Amino acid sequence: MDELKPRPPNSSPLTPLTFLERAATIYANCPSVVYNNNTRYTWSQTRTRCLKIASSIASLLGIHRNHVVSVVAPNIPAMYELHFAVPMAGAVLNTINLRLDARIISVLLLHSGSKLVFVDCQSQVLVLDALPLFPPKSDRPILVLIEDDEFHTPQSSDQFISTYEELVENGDLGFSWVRPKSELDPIVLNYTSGTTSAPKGVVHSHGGIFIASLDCLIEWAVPKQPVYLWTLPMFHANGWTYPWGLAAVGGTNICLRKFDARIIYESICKHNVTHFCAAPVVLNMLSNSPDSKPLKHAVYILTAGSPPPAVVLFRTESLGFVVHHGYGLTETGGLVISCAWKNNWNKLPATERARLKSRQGVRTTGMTEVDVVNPESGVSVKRDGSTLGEIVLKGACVMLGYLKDPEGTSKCMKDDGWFYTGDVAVMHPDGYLEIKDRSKEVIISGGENISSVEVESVLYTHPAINEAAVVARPDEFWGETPCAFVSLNGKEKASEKDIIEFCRSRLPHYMVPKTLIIKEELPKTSTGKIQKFVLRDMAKSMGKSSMKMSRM
Ligand SMILES: Nc1ncnc2c1ncn2[C@@H]1O[C@H](COP(=O)(O)OP(=O)(O)OP(=O)(O)O)[C@@H](O)[C@H]1O
Repeated sequence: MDELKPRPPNSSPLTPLTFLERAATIYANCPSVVYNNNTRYTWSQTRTRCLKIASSIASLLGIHRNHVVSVVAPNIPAMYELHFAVPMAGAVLNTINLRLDARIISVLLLHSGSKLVFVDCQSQVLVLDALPLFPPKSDRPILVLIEDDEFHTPQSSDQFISTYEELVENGDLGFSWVRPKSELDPIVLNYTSGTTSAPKGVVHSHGGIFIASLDCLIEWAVPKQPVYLWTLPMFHANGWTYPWGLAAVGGTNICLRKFDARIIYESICKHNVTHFCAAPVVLNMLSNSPDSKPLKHAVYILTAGSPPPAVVLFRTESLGFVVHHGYGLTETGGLVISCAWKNNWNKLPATERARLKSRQGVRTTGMTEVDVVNPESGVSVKRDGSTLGEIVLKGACVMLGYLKDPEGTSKCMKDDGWFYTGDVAVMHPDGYLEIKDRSKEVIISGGENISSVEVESVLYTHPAINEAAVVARPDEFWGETPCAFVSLNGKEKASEKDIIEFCRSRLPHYMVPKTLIIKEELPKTSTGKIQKFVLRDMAKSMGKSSMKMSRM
């Protein structure tokens, strides 16, 4: 056996870019990308366009292997194509959240060393405001403008060296795209949401994204040629790898510049949408919306990004959506834990099904190992559904590391072989894990750990509550006590006292929020997650707690 070594034919680096070539052969005349009323491409056209843009990036704009190329754009066709075109030019794709402000965008562009930025017409001002914030004499990236027929936004500057469509036009179809030399060559650089600290620059490899893309398809049982609605921003963790995955199955990408509940329901009918991904905040919006209507055909939703309260899952499924629940981090590319559904659970009552589904679950097929461990000893926690530990992961889709941050990388990618997620969970006797908090968010009251997720899930069952978040508030006697921030849905009236009473009848005494604040809206990150650090600061600034309720 010893003479059987890797040889070139069995060692060609895996890359998700090969999905596009295959899609162009099988699904040549089938729709690939649909946008508004005028844009409709087939897989053959998508391949041609990507190849031509890649050739322009490499040959006309002078971008070389491993240069970072950024994109500031919503879910439009160009954003989809650049997921292939940029790495086909040998470069590293860096999608930037367009809801950030000019200051943070300048920080990210500088940190990434970006050489080229594709800018959507509606983000021109944002990027043009960001560049002057670079320190003097630092290199600035070149800019390409992505125009949009439906938005006549005049080019506001001569700083753009080309438009996107000019690059397509001038590209060479004979271009031989740049294949990775190794599976570990970088393909994307994604910044984290900044929910707990400053955004970190996560780098993934071609091989990691190849595995993550296929893993995400298998886990959600995505069939061939689904009709996929782009609600989840591609700028956030590359839309959980589905830009590449949809090429693997020859799906139709329905692109949307922006959306709300009405647009989602209309798009479902108009395009016969079968699948979309959405954070729990979108499920809450869909199920609370006056536009909600029973579906005419099954629509599959994959939810992840924050804990979906059981009641939100229940309401969403009552409308006819079939929800699958997964868990992942920017650091894992796609979803790596998933609430794998068992057929015999279908016999259970709907509320019980929702409760089971709100658990994050088990490792996906593509992951090597997943565990919940005591972060000090590294020993697995008991499978008792109550001992808290940290989720740790091993697998090929874990990132290469944080860009220019060896210390941060070593802190979470440890010598014991595990990637430490910073998420606190319990392991149930059936081997399914459930997140209780993030390590920075656990509330410790009188020596007892309180899971903010558990308190929030009770708050979500209150008929007047739209959104809820629970954080620690300093307390002289208990150390910390739970402080709840809620927004109301306007359907029913409720006072702070009513809500506290409601919790009291459903939670152990020590878990009941001692402070409850009703706010118009809860602060969110640009990826739609509730900014608990902002709420924690607010709770802190209220001073030490004594039983108090207020309205803000
Ligand atoms: N299904 C889920 N249930 C509960 N939490 C989830 C789920 N999926 C993802 N998360 C949370 O989202 C986190 C990953 O989010 P992301 O990578 O977007 O950045 P972030 O962690 O929010 O930002 P930052 O790392 O900058 O603070 C996970 O660590 C976890 O806390």
